[in-house]
Amino acid sequence: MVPLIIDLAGRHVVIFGGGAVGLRKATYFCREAEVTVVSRSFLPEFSGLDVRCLEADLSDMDDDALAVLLDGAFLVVAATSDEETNNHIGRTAREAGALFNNARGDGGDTLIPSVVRGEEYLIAVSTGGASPAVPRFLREHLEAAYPYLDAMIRVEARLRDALKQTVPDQAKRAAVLRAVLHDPDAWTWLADGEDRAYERIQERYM
Ligand SMILES: C[C@@]1(CC(=O)O)c2cc3[nH]c(cc4nc(cc5[nH]c(cc(n2)[C@H]1CCC(=O)O)[C@@](C)(CC(=O)O)[C@@H]5CCC(=O)O)C(CC(=O)O)=C4CCC(=O)O)c(CCC(=O)O)c3CC(=O)O
Ligand SMILES: NC(=O)C1=CN([C@@H]2O[C@H](COP(=O)(O)OP(=O)(O)OC[C@H]3O[C@@H](n4cnc5c(N)ncnc54)[C@H](O)[C@@H]3O)[C@@H](O)[C@H]2O)C=CC1
Repeated sequence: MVPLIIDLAGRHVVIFGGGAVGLRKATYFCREAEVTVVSRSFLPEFSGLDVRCLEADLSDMDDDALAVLLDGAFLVVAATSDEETNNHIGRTAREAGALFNNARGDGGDTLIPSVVRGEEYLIAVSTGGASPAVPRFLREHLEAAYPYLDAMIRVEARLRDALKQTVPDQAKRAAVLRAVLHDPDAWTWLADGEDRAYERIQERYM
């Protein structure tokens, strides 16, 4: 498997299962995709999400009815508590040409990672399904370890532009940018605001 960052704007994602896992997957996708959730029951939190909820019992549904639900789907997620039902959804999704993620059962062709996201960056962590507690642990660790990562990225971008004007040697520019990242003072200065930190970094490195 290889990581991809996909724009889901205008794409249709169909999720099966209205429990805690279906809710997490729906929350993950509904920030940009058009999400439909199909389930025989829904946690109350679904009413606060921008998703379409369709009440249906898959045990009463034939293959044609299931295929209609998947028509036009870009990605299908199976998150019911029944493994056989999830695998059946997966086979139908493949026939429909949609990507498939299985929360429990035979592996689909996509996995959903833990995501650490700022305004300027995105980090996705996966163990390929071996131990999902580990991506969550790493996400929490990274969130706590780098509260000023967005500010640092913006300061580094400004510095990079300034260095391009003043330092012709690329290796020297790279060394300065790396030194700032490794300078504990630079991270401390960011707590007092981005502009002030940039001034202090300029004083030390330019
Ligand atoms: C294969 C995968 C399929 C998929 O869903 O895509 C999958 C499968 C399963 N997870 C299970 C359990 C747990 N999952 C989590 C957490 C997360 N699981 C996520 C992804 C994935 N989980 C995919 C690959 C992950 C990878 O790449 O390594 C995350 C990253 C993203 C998300 O789901 O949003 C999200 C963290 C989000 C965050 O907080 O950052 C925790 C931890 C916790 O909740 O504290 C536990 C309890 C501990 C444990 O059991 O390990 C079980 C039931 C096992 C059982 O019944 O015993 C199965 C099914 C099975 O293994 O059969
Ligand atoms: N991938 C992941 O991140 C994780 C996966 N899991 C696994 O995912 C599965 C779902 O977990 P939860 O959401 O906690 O379970 P849950 O039992 O709370 O929710 C399951 C949902 O599926 C629906 N459902 C079940 N059979 C159905 C059918 N025939 N037709 C229509 N809807 C049906 C139920 O109504 C319910 O809304 C479990 O099997 C669990 O082991 C658990 C933790 C994390």
